[in-house]
Amino acid sequence: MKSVEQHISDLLGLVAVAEPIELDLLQAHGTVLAEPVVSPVSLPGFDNSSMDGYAVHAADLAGATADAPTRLRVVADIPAGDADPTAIRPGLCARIMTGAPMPEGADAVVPVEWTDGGTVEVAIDRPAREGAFVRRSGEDVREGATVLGAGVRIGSGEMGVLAAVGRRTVPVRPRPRVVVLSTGEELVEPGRPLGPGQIYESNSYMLAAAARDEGCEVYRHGFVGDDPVTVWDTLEDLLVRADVVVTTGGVSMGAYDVVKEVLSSKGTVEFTQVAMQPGKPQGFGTIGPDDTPILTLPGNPVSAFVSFHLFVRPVLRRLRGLPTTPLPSVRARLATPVGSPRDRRSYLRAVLSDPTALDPVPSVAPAVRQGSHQLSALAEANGLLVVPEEVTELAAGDLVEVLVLPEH
Ligand SMILES: Nc1nc2c(c(=O)[nH]1)N[C@H]1C(S)=C(S)[C@@H](COP(=O)(O)OP(=O)(O)OC[C@H]3O[C@@H](n4cnc5c(N)ncnc54)[C@H](O)[C@@H]3O)O[C@H]1N2
Ligand code: MOO
Ligand SMILES: [Mg+2]
Repeated sequence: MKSVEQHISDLLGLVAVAEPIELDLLQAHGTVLAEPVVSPVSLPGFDNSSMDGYAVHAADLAGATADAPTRLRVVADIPAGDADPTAIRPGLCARIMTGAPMPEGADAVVPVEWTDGGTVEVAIDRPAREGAFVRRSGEDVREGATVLGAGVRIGSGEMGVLAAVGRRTVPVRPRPRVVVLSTGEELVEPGRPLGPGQIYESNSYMLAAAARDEGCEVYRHGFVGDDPVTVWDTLEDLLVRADVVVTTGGVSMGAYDVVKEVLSSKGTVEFTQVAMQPGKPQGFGTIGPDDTPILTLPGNPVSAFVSFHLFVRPVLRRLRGLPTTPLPSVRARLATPVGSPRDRRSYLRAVLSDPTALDPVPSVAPAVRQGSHQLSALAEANGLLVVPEEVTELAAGDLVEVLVLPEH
């Protein structure tokens, strides 16, 4: 059997980082910058007030006290957005608002709380330090400075920075278009009546959500039955929408394991067994005229879920221009004993007490139901407890490795 690491490395060989496109700022949310962004402006763009108050000459207030406030004539009113504020000569001041440009001459701002709030003349009850409450041009970002590097994912913080430096569009890696297709004669669309021997189709919904969480555009085709011609025709039709195809089901040893049957005969998809539990039967390769990458995941829902986080995620991240590092892992103390098959690495669904707490060591509780068909533990699991290949038993209190699942 193949190792998990070898399989990931084989999969990454199928894909390269996508060519950049220019996207409108808001559309670029969750995508990755293809080039560094250089600011064409300084931030702040001009000296401005950080308080609602009075723009003054600090030297005028040297003797100001609560008992003997200094009185200054107010000669201007400067709101934010004022294009040409009146210059202020010594002995005079201007009312000024937060974000308004500092008038020429003034070198400090006194917050309104330290004054009587006068609009013709103002009494100020304490001295001001030169530069007090003045936000200096360029103190945050200098014109020409690189504000974000290539490879940065655009989240809300980055979005704010990009807009603040005036970007309307940005060069990013396009969201990978992922086509999700389930196979199985027994499957029924949720919402329809179930017949004998039938089950609701859940894998394509789960994988569509997971791929969306990974910043992809998803086309969920739903499912097809176990008919080879239908499976191939459907896949061919879907290729036009796909940068990656993900299928589930039909890859094991069964007489009707149709994905394996159909794709093996094309010779471009390899079926293999990975030394893990769940997720042992896997297939990968390319199909169609453009050699579109395809990952064929096992049909058991838990196997498909684990396969997504271990195998599909790095492929999507490579396309997106992100590092393909595995899920982050933490050491945790095992709450209850677990068993695991020899020679296969187990990934048990588990609840980690606090994935960010390093000290004290977080505790990890493996779900009670660990069967590949037992979906119920997936919803609350925030970690995958790793039991190494050579280990068959772990006791409560043992220190174990847990992969931290992204919010899902
Ligand atoms: N003789 C052997 N049998 C099996 C082996 C093996 O090594 N020898 N491996 C087992 C393992 S491990 C897995 S995992 C599964 C993989 O099965 P397939 O990928 O072929 O998937 P199916 O046979 O189509 O379905 C398996 C199981 O999952 C349910 N399923 C499938 N698709 C969906 C879906 N979209 N939504 C919900 N549930 C789904 C399906 O009803 C089956 O119960 O093979 C084992 N067998
Ligand atoms: O290896 Mo299968 O993927 O047990 O469930
Ligand atoms: Mg099967």
